[in-house]
Amino acid sequence: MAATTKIEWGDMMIVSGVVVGAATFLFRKAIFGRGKTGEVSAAAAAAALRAAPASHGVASSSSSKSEYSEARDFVSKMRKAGKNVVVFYGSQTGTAEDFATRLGKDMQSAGVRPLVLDPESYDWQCLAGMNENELIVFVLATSGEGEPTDNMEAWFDALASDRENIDDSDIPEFFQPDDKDELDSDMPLSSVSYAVFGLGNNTYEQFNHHARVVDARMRALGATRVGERGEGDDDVDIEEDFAKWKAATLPLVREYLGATGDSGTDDTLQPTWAVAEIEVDADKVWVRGEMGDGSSSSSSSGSSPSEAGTTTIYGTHRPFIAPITVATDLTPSGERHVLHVEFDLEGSGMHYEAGDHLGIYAANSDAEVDLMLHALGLFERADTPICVRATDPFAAQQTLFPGTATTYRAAFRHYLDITDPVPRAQIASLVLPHARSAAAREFIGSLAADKDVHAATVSAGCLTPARLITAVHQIEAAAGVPKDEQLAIPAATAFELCPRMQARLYSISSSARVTPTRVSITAVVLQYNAQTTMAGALPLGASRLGVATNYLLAATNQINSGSLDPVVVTAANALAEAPQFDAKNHVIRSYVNLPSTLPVFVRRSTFRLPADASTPMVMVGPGTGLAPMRAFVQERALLARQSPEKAQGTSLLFFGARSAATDYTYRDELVSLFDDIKKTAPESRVITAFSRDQPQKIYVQHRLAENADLVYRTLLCGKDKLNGPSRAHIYVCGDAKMMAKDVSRALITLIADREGVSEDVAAKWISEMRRLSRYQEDVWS
Ligand SMILES: Cc1cc2nc3c(=O)[nH]c(=O)nc-3n(C[C@H](O)[C@H](O)[C@H](O)COP(=O)(O)O)c2cc1C
Repeated sequence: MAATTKIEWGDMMIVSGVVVGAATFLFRKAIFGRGKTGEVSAAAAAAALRAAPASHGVASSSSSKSEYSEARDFVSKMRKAGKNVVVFYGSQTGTAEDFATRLGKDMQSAGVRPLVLDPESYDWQCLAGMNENELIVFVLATSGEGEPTDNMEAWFDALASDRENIDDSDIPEFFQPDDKDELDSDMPLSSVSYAVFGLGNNTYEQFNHHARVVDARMRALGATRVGERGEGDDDVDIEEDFAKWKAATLPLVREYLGATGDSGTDDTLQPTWAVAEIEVDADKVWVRGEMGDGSSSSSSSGSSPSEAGTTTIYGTHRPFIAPITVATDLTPSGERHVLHVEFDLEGSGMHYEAGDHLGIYAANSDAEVDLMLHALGLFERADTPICVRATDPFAAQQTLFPGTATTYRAAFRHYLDITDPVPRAQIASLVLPHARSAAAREFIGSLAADKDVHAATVSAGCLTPARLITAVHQIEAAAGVPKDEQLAIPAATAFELCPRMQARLYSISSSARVTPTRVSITAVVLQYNAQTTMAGALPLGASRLGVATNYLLAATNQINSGSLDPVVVTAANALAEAPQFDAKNHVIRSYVNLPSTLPVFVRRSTFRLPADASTPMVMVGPGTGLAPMRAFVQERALLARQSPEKAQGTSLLFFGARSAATDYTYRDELVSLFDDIKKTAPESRVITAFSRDQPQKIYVQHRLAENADLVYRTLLCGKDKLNGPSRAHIYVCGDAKMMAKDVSRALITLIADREGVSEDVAAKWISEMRRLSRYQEDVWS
């Protein structure tokens, strides 16, 4: 799977190069959901049960009845809850989940009764039980290289069986509903209606592939689509794509379901969360970002026996608290910081392979947290224990935080991402209704009404929820609005404005063969500069900092200097003296207390070294795209040292950065590793492209072209001509938008030239290499 990133947008995407893709933290299930739902929903569930029509029965025609589990029957659940729409989201890094939740609220306002669910907790076999007066909606992000998200994998595999060659004659075995005639063997979903919105990014080869395939297969299985398939593109404006699709689709859904009554917006102020300040024993209040008891994990990466004899399984839902053993700034004099951070996995039982990703849970900076607390008027009550519950007893997510209780401070520090600019739709539905002064209504109203104003002010200005609220307060103060009449956002609304904190994924840059219990990542520290004329007036200045990478930078400074930066910027003084940046380091030094450990987990990937070391490799990894290549090279060098008599395939590494003097990460180590590799594969080498070391820009794709003979020879694998796909492997890691495409084009030109064929023929050769997983990308945009 490709790497990627996401987003914090910030960090994510960036990441480190690595980022990756994705994975994510599907908190719900293992952590938050357990045991909580019953408490809140029991009464309502019982009432709904009494009122509900006969539940969806099961007499499987082809699937065994014994496979059926009532708890995983979404049709039955939907009916018991008195709903007529079920919205499933396929989400890797939280965006689709967020969109699905918002869609649920909008549908409620439109007079239909939706239930938003995670497909991972429900059985696709129940699909055929949906009736004509019901609707299923898919909100599906594409992940990896055109892959489904982890939580849709079972559904996708069942519906689309062979991903590469979907065969319409391949009919999955659905449960036979009790209340229907025998399912049509060719069109088992003929009574099912659905709508679909896909989330993707056009810089990936397989744009919105997940949603497209699910759409095509639903239709092939007899289902009827309501409205058009929506396709969001987060390289352009996915929020606007979503808004347009909703505007076109919701009226059709209303009509289809025969919704009567108002399609007004009475529900806009209906909060999703209920927040209660409570009295509770201190040991029940989770303030350090605790993540659950680890009794289950759907994607485990290791386990270790505890003293009590039970086994702790570590994974996305229960990360291992790993000591940071090494943290180094690899480019101390560069314009950007590239960090090398090592974690000790000893005792965790976790294993990893070169090419895997490491998920990390970081925390927001105290400056951002303080600003949020001030903006909400909660600064004085920051450490009050609170309990948070869903107001809808049937909501898939019944609580936002694990454990019995947390505090406002811990919620904003550990469990919510408070650094994303506020989407326009959220400003309209969650912020505007709380405006009490004309000045606030005018300013917020213009952001909600005009997408260009929103883009220029909120997106370009990096207006996070706290910055937006603070900016409104500043405008109100300037207009003479007294403090007690200014915008006041309730905590429950703020919790809805902020997506849940996601794990950031980084390509692992070490080899488990070399350091089995130590794992390293290589990450560039992220900063987004606001592009707005309002910049000077913005609280905390005009930049937004990547959550995880700035946390890692602060940890690196702490480990190496023994203390955090002495300048602690709090929201209070930031407001008085903004902006407060350390200009040299581009960082708000605002972490009050950093532990020397971080919660981590390993996420498996398909970006893998060939099993046979005689297979030649062409690796292209500029910037932090070097991370997985470093792991590969470490592994090949180890093999060369262990078996010097065994000839290896040539290893070519193309690395690029701005300047050799400041940005050539791991230079000495790479030279030494290639000295070892060359003893068994003499043509192996690192070829560098430093874009700013000469008047004209030179990138890795230029070096590929310059070294066409060597690259071609490596791909030939000793043959005279490339007849058919090569045995060699090509790896590309880094930027998806420009670099990965430029590299692909350079290779097509090179192949066409050397083989004497057209570029179309060469492009087909590249496609075939991709199909055979011999051309692999770990890219993000
Ligand atoms: C690692 C990674 C791989 C991705 N691969 C694709 C892809 O192959 N095709 C595509 O259209 N979008 C791709 N995307 C873009 C995502 O679909 C898009 O960012 C989406 O909004 C993510 O939704 P989520 O946060 O719910 O996972 C990828 C994103 C990441 C981070």
